[in-house]
Amino acid sequence: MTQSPQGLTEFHWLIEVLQTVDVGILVLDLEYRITAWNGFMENNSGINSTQALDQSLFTVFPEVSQEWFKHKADTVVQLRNRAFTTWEQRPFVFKFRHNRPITGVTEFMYQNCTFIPVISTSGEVENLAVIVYDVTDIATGKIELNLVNQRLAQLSRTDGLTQLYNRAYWETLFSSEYMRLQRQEAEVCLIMLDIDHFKRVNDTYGHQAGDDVIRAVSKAIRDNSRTTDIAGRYGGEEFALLLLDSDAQNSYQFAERLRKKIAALQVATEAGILQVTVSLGVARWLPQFQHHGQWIEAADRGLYRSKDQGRNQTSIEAG
Ligand SMILES: Nc1nc2c(ncn2[C@@H]2O[C@H](COP(=O)(O)OP(=O)(O)OP(=O)(O)O)[C@@H](O)[C@H]2O)c(=O)[nH]1
Repeated sequence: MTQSPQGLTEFHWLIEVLQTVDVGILVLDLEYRITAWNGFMENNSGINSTQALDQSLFTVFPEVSQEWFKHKADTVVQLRNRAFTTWEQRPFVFKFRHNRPITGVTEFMYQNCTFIPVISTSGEVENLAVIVYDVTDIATGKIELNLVNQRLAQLSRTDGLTQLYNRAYWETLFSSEYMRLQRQEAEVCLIMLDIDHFKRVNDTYGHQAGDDVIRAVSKAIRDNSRTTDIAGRYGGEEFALLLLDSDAQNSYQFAERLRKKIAALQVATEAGILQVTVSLGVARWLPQFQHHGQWIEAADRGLYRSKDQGRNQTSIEAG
């Protein structure tokens, strides 16, 4: 370890250990001048210790926030207590490149740091030591795990064919919205939508073309709804859409607009361009519903009426 004149010159073996240990050791005086640092700091910064000694920390490491560092260091010196900083609070204090294969997560070494007041023989705090731990492996492992978990959570909520919410997740959102309405009434409408004569599409043009149609209808639902609307694939060719802050009349108009957009779609499939229609049922939330299933039944009744009356239409179910 390179050191100031008053340093630990007697302890060659100790110096050797400090010099080669796989953590960074940096000692500063109370003016933030570097009085000692070890091989880890030298190797990772690429700065020779003779160039760094007696220099201001902030000159040698301009990336270190002066305000933040001084606040941290002053507290340590005044309270004579250790302080810590973790990679989760601040990914790094010193901007060192890590030497791992490319992680895709970061170019830089994640660090945990400990700040230690160094008390002299006279009992005064005359120096501050900073110990730097390379925690890149732990940090990247945790970040990657979080990303995978987020992806898994998203996959478990999403229908693979349509990218809409799957039925299970849609029902979770639907029932929590229903519970919210028990506490706080609002104009919220449920639309159930089903592709007309879809079996024929499959039977005539094949399952693959059927899938293309389902995807196109889903995209139309996504493209035409608001971000606050909650759209899910409820069954094979049946969709559920919850419109927040929308009364029956507005919801009916929305449903009709969507119906016309879908009827106008030219769906490109292996079997050629296909056109389909949909039938819809609209039911607004009513305080007299006993449970959320009744709301779905109401929208379904509207949907069946649309089917019975010739399909390609929207029916409002009053209650
Ligand atoms: N291609 C494809 N077909 C599906 C999928 N899920 C369900 N189906 C088919 O969708 C069809 C639904 O048919 P039915 O419930 O009889 O209804 P329909 O033919 O649409 O008739 P109506 O609803 O009365 O207009 C069935 O043939 C299912 O096999 C899917 O993911 N892909």
